[in-house]
Amino acid sequence: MMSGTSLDGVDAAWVETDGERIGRLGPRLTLPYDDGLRRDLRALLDRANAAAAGNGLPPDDPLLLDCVRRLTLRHAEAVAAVAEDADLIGFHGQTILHRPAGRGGGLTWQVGDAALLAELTGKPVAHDFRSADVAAGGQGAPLVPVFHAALAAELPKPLAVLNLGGVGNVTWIGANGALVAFDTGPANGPLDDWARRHTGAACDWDGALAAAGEAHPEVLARLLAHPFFSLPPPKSLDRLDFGRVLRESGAEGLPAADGAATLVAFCAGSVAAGLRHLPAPPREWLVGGGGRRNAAVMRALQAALPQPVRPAEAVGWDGDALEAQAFGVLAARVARGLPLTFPGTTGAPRPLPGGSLIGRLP
Ligand SMILES: Nc1ncnc2c1ncn2[C@@H]1O[C@H](COP(=O)(O)OP(=O)(O)OP(=O)(O)O)[C@@H](O)[C@H]1O
Ligand SMILES: CC(=O)N[C@H]1[C@@H]2OC[C@@H](O2)[C@@H](O)[C@@H]1O[C@H](C)C(=O)O
Repeated sequence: MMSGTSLDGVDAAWVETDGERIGRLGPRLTLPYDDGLRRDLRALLDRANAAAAGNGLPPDDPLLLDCVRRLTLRHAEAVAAVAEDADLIGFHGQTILHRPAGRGGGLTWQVGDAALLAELTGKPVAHDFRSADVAAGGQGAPLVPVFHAALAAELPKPLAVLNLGGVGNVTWIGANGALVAFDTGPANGPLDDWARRHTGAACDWDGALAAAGEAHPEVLARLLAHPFFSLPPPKSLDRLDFGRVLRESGAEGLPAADGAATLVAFCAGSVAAGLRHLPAPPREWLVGGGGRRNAAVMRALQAALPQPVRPAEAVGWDGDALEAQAFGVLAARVARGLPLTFPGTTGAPRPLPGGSLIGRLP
């Protein structure tokens, strides 16, 4: 199960795996958070970021404790809905702060009460997938590449698998199985915030608002001039990392449709900026995550990239399930002590196991 940066809910999926190979893919669902939990998680994210700047977010903070409990209960509902017969649960939790080495620290913080989830479900729970990597000097993200590689075992290479969530990330898989991965930039996050502010909707549904406007070239150029894009991988982002440049870019003053079009072009442009960091051009880009449902984003991506861009469904995958499925496979890898991260994915010094396990496998 994964609770992503867009704070929309918990994604859960059932997967048959030994952590290396993927067998049957079972049911999946997204259990949305209610507006109250979404608002409180957002406030927690803001407070964790302020705390990182020195204002303190104590571990017994009442909002923190309350959010952790509500989030964990929602995850238990997701287990009851899709994983009643599962042997093992992978529980990512919600990232509220991400400051890996080179980006202001050596800290990544996912909230969720794994012990409570184990108690509620009666199942072993793998959790805390990122800390060991960050402690070893890695980025702690992205973690999905090892799963992408297993899923794409039979597909022609080199291949790029792109996730467009609140933040974007890409996995490049070479012909010999080599992996290069990194966060590409903000994806739907800024667009969601813009849509919420200008239309009251949770996102720009199907890209309708963006399609009615035009990208502002100077604002776009200022956004894409952010030094993150020229940084070589490994690299990863916190959802709020681009807050300042977004405020200072002049985007704020744009009309609603032009602002949305500019943020769509920014999402596509940040992926295209990642192309130069790949060892070789991929044969194609397979896109998962909610951003593939935004027609304006998919058009802009295809315009920005020289290779074909197709939704994950083009090769029979479920683009909404990939992250949750990944944490099922990663959970099995935690249980078996297999590496989760690699020099090419997070900058780990060597293939590195990670995660913690509560309980025992049957
Ligand atoms: N029909 C749609 N039209 C436009 N955008 C959509 C649509 N459906 C989903 N989205 C976008 O996808 C986002 C959710 O994507 P997803 O669930 O992949 O993100 P996440 O997993 O929370 O984030 P991350 O991968 O960064 O952790 C929504 O916030 C919205 O921006
Ligand atoms: C710190 C954190 O939670 N990062 C997320 C976020 O959401 C997308 C992108 O940024 C990705 O790198 C990562 O999640 C996916 C599941 C990953 O680790 O592969």
